[in-house]
This record gives sequence, structure tokens and C-alpha cells, in this order.
Amino acid sequence: MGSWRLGAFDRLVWQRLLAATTLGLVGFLLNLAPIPLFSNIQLVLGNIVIVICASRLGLGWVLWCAFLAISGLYLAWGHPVGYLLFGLEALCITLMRRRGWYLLYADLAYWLVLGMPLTAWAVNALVDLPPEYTPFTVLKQGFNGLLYCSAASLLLMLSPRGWLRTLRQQPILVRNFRQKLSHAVFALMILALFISLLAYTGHLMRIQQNLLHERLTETGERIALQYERYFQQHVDVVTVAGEWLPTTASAQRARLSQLHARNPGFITMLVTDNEGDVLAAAPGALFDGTRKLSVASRAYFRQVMATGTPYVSGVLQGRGFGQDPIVAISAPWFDHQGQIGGIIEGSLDVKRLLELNDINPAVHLVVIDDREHVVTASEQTGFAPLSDWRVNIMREGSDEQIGLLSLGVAAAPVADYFQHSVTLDNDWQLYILIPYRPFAQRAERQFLWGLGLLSLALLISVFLAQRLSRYLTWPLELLAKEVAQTGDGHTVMRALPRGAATEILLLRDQLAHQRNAIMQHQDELEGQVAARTQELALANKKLARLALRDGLTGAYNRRHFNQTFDSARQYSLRSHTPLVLALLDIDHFKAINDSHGHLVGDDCLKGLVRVIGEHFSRQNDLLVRYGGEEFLLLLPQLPYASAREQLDALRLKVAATPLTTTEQGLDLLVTISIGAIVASGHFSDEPKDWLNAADKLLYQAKSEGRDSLCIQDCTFELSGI
Ligand SMILES: Nc1nc2c(ncn2[C@@H]2O[C@H](COP(=O)(O)OP(=O)(O)OP(=O)(O)O)[C@@H](O)[C@H]2O)c(=O)[nH]1
Repeated sequence: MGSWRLGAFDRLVWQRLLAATTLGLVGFLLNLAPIPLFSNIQLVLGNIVIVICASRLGLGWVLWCAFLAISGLYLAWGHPVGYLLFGLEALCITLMRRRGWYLLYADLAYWLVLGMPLTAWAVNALVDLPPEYTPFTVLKQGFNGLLYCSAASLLLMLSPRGWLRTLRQQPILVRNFRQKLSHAVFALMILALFISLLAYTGHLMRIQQNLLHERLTETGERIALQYERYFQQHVDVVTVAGEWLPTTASAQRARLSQLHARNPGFITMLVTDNEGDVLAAAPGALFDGTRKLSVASRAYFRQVMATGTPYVSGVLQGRGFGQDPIVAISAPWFDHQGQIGGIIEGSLDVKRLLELNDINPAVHLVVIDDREHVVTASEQTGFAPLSDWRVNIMREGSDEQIGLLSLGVAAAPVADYFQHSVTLDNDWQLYILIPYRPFAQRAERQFLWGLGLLSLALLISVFLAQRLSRYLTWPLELLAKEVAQTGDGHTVMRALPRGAATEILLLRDQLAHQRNAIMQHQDELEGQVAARTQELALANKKLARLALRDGLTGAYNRRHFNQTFDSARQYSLRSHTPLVLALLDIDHFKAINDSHGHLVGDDCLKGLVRVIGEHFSRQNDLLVRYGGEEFLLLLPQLPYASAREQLDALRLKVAATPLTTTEQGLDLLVTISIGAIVASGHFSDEPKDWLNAADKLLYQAKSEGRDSLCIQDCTFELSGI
């Protein structure tokens, strides 16, 4: 028996382990890929399994299931904050469910009291997110919790009855209709409204992103074209100038000044000989020709001298005439023999690139050269020319999607940008950047408005559910009260409120009908019971009479005498009056029976009783049939003289009265013998003493020849004592 119990216990543990693990693994897989909303905001759905587990199993299993499911999030997010947030959620809702809370309400309470403040703390302390993301992330997390909780609640409502019943460790929730309806509507509305909100916000996001994408692409192409033209134009200027440059120094200075004045994009310009020594420079003030200045080591000199073709450098810091970041454009010039006489170089001001276009100030530009050095960048990006282009590309742009990057520059006030890059002809990259934050803020605003409306719709729905349930339950409660009052004297059922559902009105009519039928039936039953009771009372009365009277003559029987004798004696004692006890016997009755038959004998006995009854008719006179034809008279308050007189008169009366008629129709006359004592109550409290005394006197009367009275006054003897 013990081992069987252990076996059953083990099986249950294994089944619970299996259920919690399976649910946990499903949650793990779902959580590996949280649904992206926008930016780094994601929708977590795998935690649905934690709620399902908490509805059935105990704390240990739920925490195990939660651990598995949250591990999926850990892998997806790369930080362990989920263990804290959702682990605590699992703990709280399991404990509250055990205390009889609906899971959804428990979850709502958790997020309001603990979950959202904890999220706010975690976002700031543990996760590398800008602080402006906090309120939105916190709210989103709270509603996310409610979303998977309501999804789980609805799944549980729709699950087959008795699902996971054998494993159940949580109590069954007993609720009234109003509570059940409100809960179901609450769960349904959260799910429906939240999904609509997500779909709607997602749709708006996509539209906005598409517009943005078009804008970025179009702006990129336009600006790239401008830049390429700008560069080409300056390369052409330098190249053509090289081809047509005069060979004398003074003419070169004049031409250079002229070129510089016409092309303000060049900060400086210079002309060198084929040794790299500067011959002329513009502006003229920079170089008067008195000192020797060589650029022989510069790439823009050496490249041109080596190839004989124009050259465009990467971005570099000016050294000769200034410290500005520049792009050096150089080309050869030729002497009269057609030999390379040196180079002409223009230092292009890269800052002017930004002034070329009239684009929206919200759009920022960055140009990087082929060595990933920043050529020029909008001030807001925080990148200085010549700095390294170090960014975190969060998402590469494609035809469908806008790229996202995060600037790794501490000075940048805005970290994240939508980005679009175009490769220029010279292999440089032009980055068009639009700050991400305003866009996200707009999305957040839309989302928050949606959440506000959702909350309002939720409140209205729950209120409506309450009203709806009241519409059904209130008349039912009234009806139940009415039915309960049946039997308290209420015979008519009161009308229900006019707005009650027709089904309930029908039910009320049926109940009223049934109740009337029952009451009618009850009346009938009560009538029948009353009749039966009356009959029973009569029968009892008859029985009582039969129990005390002789069946043949109707005179009292011995039992009655035994019951009443003492009270007659007591009365005699109290009232100091005499009590007479007389025994009467029909003379030769056997002979009557023998001669006329027993029926005539019976009639004779009845006739005798009738005559005696008429003679002693006082209320307290008692006639008892004492034996076969022997009768007893108990006569209270009768003094000796009267007793003697009346008994003797009886004797004479019997003798003179025909008691019955014979078969031949002749009157039957009989005589009686009487033995009687007259005594007070003191005579004896034993009836047999009285009877013996009377019997002796009867015997004496018989002995004296019958038809006689022997009476003895015992009152004197006793009073003498
Ligand atoms: N018909 C009829 N006879 C009864 C009834 N009870 C007793 N008897 C008869 O009454 C008779 C009594 O007879 P006995 O006691 O010998 O006395 P007796 O014949 O009256 O003679 P004495 O008393 O000596 O005058 C018996 O024959 C009984 O059968 C009864 O209820 N009906």
C-alpha cells in the first residue's frame, strides 16, 4: 500500500515536471524572437506560458517554467534584467492566484505596484538606454505584461474543461456571473484593443518610414550629384588652369590670383616648379616669393609629377598656409617644350560642401573619404573634420528599410539616426542622417494616446459588462428572494423590473404558475390531513370508550373501576361523606341461559344495565360489570339510610320490570340479590377489602333466599375507631 502511494506521488511529480518544462520550452522558443515594434522596443509574448503555468501549478514549478522562458529573452536581449522583472511577476501572480485572485487582476496589480517602478529602475541602471526612452519603455512593459496575461486568460477560458486537472495545485475560483463576465470582457478588450493599437501604430510607422525612406534616398541622390559637380568643377578648374598656365612667375601669380578670386571654394592656391618649390600662391599675401617654400614631400605634388595627371587627395589638414581641413586638387602645368614645369594646386575648403545645398536643417550630412576619415559633417553630429568615422551601424539600409546607426561621438546630442549612404564617384561616402528621436517620439506619442484610449475603452467595457450582468443577475436575485419567501405568508409573486430579459420574465411566470399549483396541492393535502385527523380522533375516542366499557352492556369494566375507585374514596375522605359499594347478581341466571338461550341471557343483562342506569342516574354514580352476570355499583355521597332505601327500591324495580322477552314473546322477569357496604374513605385504601366485604354480604343475600338486599353500615365502626 505504502509503495503504491509513493508510486502515485512520483507519477504526479513527473507529470508536473513535464508540464512545467514543456511550457517553459515553448516560452523559451517564443522569447528567442521578441516581436520588434520599432527601435529597440519589442513585444514579449513567450511569457504567456508563465501565466498558464501559474493558473494550475504551485510556486516551484512556475518558477522553473519562468526560468526556462526568460532564458530565451536573456539570449535575445543579452542582459539578465528579464529574470528579475518576469521572475518576480511569476512569483507574485502565483501567490496571489493561490489567495483567490484572477491572474489578470494579479498581473495588473503586479505591474502597477512593482513591475513598472522596477522597469524604470532597470532601464536606467542596468540597460544602456537613453533616459528619454524610460517612460515609454515602462508603460510599454506594463501593457505588454497585461497583453500576454489576457491572452493566457482567454486561452485558459477556451481550454477544454478539466485541462491539466489532475496536476492542479491552485484552488478552483468560485465567482458569480458578474465577476466572471467582467473578467472575460477585461481580458478580451485588452487583447483586442492592444492588438488593434499595435497594428494601427505599426501601419502608421510603416507609412512614415516609407516617406522618410523616399526623402532620404532623394536627398542623397541630389546632394551626391551636387558634391560630385562641385568636386569635378574644381578639378576642371585646376586641370584647365594647369594646361594654360603662363610660364613666368609674375604671370603665374596674376593668373593664380584671378583663379582664386573666381573660385572661392579654394582656400588657397599655389604653383610650384618641378622641384616642388612654391613659385606663386593665392591669396598673394600668403607668399611674396622672398622665402623658399617646398611642397616636394606632399602627395599632391609627387603623384602629379609621377603620373602627369590631375590628382585629388583625401581630406587632410592644411600645413603650408593654414590649418584648415582641405582636399588638395592638383594638376601639372607645362613649359614651352611641353615638359611638366611643376604643379598647380588648389586647397578645397571642405566646409563649403555643407553650404552648397539648401536642405532641411533637420537633415544632417557627413562625408567620409575612402580612409574613413570625416571630410565634413554637420555640426549637430559632433564629428570634426579629419576625425575617424566611428559609428555603430544598427541596421544597414536596404530598398525596403531605412538604415539605423548610432553615433559613437560623446559630443553628439542625439545618438541615433536614420541613415542613408551614397558612394560618390571618388569612392567617398555621403551619409544623410535624420535624427531618430523625433520620429520615435512621434511614435511614442501615438502609442501613448492609443494606450490612453485603450484604458478608457477598457473602463467603459468593464462598466458595461457590470451593467449587462446586472441586467441578468438582478432580476434573478429578486426572483430567488421571492421564491425563498414562499411559505412566509407570501402568496403573490411581485412583478420583476420592466427591463428584465424576456427569458427571466418567462421563468418568473413559470415559477409563479408552479408555485400556485404547489399551494393548491398543499391546501388539498391539508384538508385531507384535517379529515383524517378528525376520523382518527373519533376512532381514538371509540377505542378509549371500548377500553373502559363492557362491550355487551355498555357498563364500565373492571379497569375503569380500578382507576376511579381511589379518587371516589379520596373524595369521601375530603368531603366526610359516605361511599357505597354494592355487588348485584342476577338470581339463577344459569337457568335463564339454559332455558332461553344465551342471546336472551345477553338481552337480559343489557336490560338490567338499562334499569340500573335509570335508577342511579347521578353523574358520579358508577355502574361496573364486574363478572359474567355480576355488577358493581359505586355510589358516592350516599348515607346508609338512603343507600338502603334506594338499593332496595332497585331490587324491587328489577323484579317488576321485564328485562327482555323470550322467544315465545313472553316478558322475562328476573330478581337480583345485592350485597352492599356503606363506609367512609377510612374503611380501607385497598379496593379488594371493599369488594370482599360486599361479596360476603352478597353471599349472605343469596343464602337468605335471593331477591334480597344485605347492606352493612361501616361508617359507625370507623368513626368509633
Ligand atoms: N347469557 C349469558 N350468560 C352468561 C354471561 N356471563 C355469565 N353467564 C352465565 O351466567 C351463569 C351464572 O351462573 P351461576 O354463577 O352458577 O349462578 P346462577 O345460575 O345465577 O345462580 P345463583 O347466582 O346462585 O342464583 C352461567 O351459566 C354463565 O354461563 C353472559 O354474558 N351472557
